[in-house]
Amino acid sequence: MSLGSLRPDVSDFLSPYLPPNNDENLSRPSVTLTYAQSLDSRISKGHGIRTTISHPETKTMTHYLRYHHDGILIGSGTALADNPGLNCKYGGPDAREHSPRPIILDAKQKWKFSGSKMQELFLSGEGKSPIIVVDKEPADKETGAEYLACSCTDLGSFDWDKMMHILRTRYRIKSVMVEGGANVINQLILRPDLVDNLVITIGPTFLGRNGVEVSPTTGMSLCDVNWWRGTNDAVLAAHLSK
Ligand SMILES: NC(=O)C1=CN([C@@H]2O[C@H](COP(=O)(O)OP(=O)(O)OC[C@H]3O[C@@H](n4cnc5c(N)ncnc54)[C@H](OP(=O)(O)O)[C@@H]3O)[C@@H](O)[C@H]2O)C=CC1
Ligand SMILES: Nc1nc(O)c(N)c(N[C@@H]2O[C@H](COP(=O)(O)O)[C@@H](O)[C@H]2O)n1
Repeated sequence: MSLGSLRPDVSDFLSPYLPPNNDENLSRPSVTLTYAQSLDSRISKGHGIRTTISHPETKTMTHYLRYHHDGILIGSGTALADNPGLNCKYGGPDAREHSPRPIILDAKQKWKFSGSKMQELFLSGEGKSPIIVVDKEPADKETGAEYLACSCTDLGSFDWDKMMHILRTRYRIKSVMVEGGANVINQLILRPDLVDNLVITIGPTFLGRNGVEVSPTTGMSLCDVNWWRGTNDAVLAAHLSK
């Protein structure tokens, strides 16, 4: 996919919701939760189906966000369904340098770096190598990938704070954007202590009951809400209420 140019008002709109430039917080990175959803709160047509929701101009906005983050986190469900690149295509000659480091939550090691789009981009110098978050360090490690062992047999009790702390201290990742999927979003949307910024694209489509739904187990209200209107999509930027 080649990107369109960034709409001129987007950088002003997003600036209050970007990670700080000189964040020396050592306990964890700044975290942005960002994804695209349909009007019926679905992020894909069904499990395992890569689905385009964003208009090209809001996809460019996503790459602008990637440009401003050190890491990009997804769950294994997304890695397996989408075979995503997760690199940055915004910024012309600076894009490569600004590609975030992929972080894949893959407790049971279902996803393979080998043969993936991420590996292709890494080998061509257009993307970074991934950090794979696993339950236990594997005996057979894939070349080019790094492993972060973080006990995650029970996702309900996963220690997000510990993982974020390791990303900040061991890998020097100061900012992480979380793109999904639903399992990961539904966990983090209930963590105002961990999520600093929320940027949600809403596309003018219904994906139906078979779609992968974002709906956390309890309610959560937002504050500092702002909206941007594009050609087709609306984008909500906000903070989770503490
Ligand atoms: N429209 C959009 O913006 C986006 C859409 N998507 C879509 O979302 C769908 C995938 O969503 P979904 O199926 O919910 O999958 P997820 O990407 O949320 O991945 C879920 C898996 O990630 C692992 N995982 C999640 N949380 C943790 C944790 N705390 N600790 C360790 N491992 C964890 C688990 O793997 P394990 O089972 O191995 O333990 C879990 O089964 C795809 O269809 C994709 O296209 C995804 C991103 C953005
Ligand atoms: N912003 C946005 N809009 C959509 O419509 C989407 N489906 C997604 N999906 C996310 O982007 C990843 C794909 O990234 P690459 O283009 O391959 O780099 C996908 O895995 C989701 O995380 N995002």
